[in-house]
Amino acid sequence: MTPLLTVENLKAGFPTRTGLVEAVRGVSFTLGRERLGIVGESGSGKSQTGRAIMGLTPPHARISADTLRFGDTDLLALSPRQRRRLRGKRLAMILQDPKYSLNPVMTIGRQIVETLLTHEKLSSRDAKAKALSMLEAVQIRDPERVFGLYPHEVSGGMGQRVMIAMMLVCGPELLIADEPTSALDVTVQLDVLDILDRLVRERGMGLIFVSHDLRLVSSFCDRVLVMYAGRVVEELDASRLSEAKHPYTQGLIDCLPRIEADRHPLPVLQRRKEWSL
Ligand SMILES: Nc1ncnc2c1ncn2[C@@H]1O[C@H](COP(=O)(O)OP(=O)(O)OP(=O)(O)O)[C@@H](O)[C@H]1O
Repeated sequence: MTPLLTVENLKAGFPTRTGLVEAVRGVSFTLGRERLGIVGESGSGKSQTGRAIMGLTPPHARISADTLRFGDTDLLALSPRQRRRLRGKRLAMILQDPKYSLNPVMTIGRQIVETLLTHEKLSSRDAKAKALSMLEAVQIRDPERVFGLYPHEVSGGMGQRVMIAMMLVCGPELLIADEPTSALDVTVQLDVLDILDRLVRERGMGLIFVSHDLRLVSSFCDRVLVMYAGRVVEELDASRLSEAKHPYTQGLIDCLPRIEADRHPLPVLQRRKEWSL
């Protein structure tokens, strides 16, 4: 079966006054309808890998790959416009701080309605009803009130749920979530992970979950890519971290107390409430 995403020898560089900064060097992996974690220290190239796949690098960035395919689509052969269209529908990315992704001068409800209307022909009343049900689906308890708020009026956790609601509108096949929970407190973090988990299980979405937190990634994801200095130094099944061979990965694991006994420190995967997206 064709993988959802095929990445071979992906490189991302940034020309600077002092020379080319090689942020991503020869990254290769495939992704099915599963959760793939990308872990590594700050500056290791995790975000730029995600951005290069999404086509969200700045115009001066030098992006190349032997293969960068989404299903059967060669992403590097698409025009910026085609890439944008794909992003609005079949590919999506959520970032650590939702405030950077939401329009600050438009209410949350209006933003969801506008996104809906670019995908579906709906009356404004039906669009509003659907937007409210999207907010409910991401466990926002008071959707009518949140509908009328501006992004700066909601908390980080609420903003992240709103971003996921907007993404549900598009129903992407692939989501790249870049540190989506690192600014959130633990209970809100669990809710967001729970929602992402359901998207993978119930909608068959592929998820790339970028984080510096190996403990979180190994609990939540099926497979883990470990990045160091722009390269993938190790690819592991999340349940087999103890088989890591690279000294950098081994060092990360040494920092995790009781990794084997504590395989699922987050109860998220057991908290499967019976609701559908
Ligand atoms: N526009 C840019 N110009 C020059 N260098 C850049 C640019 N954007 C990123 N880089 C460099 O690319 C490297 C990888 O950055 P990236 O953001 O992917 O790291 P990261 O692993 O996601 O780190 P963090 O966890 O801190 O977000 C870093 O050395 C960074 O300084």
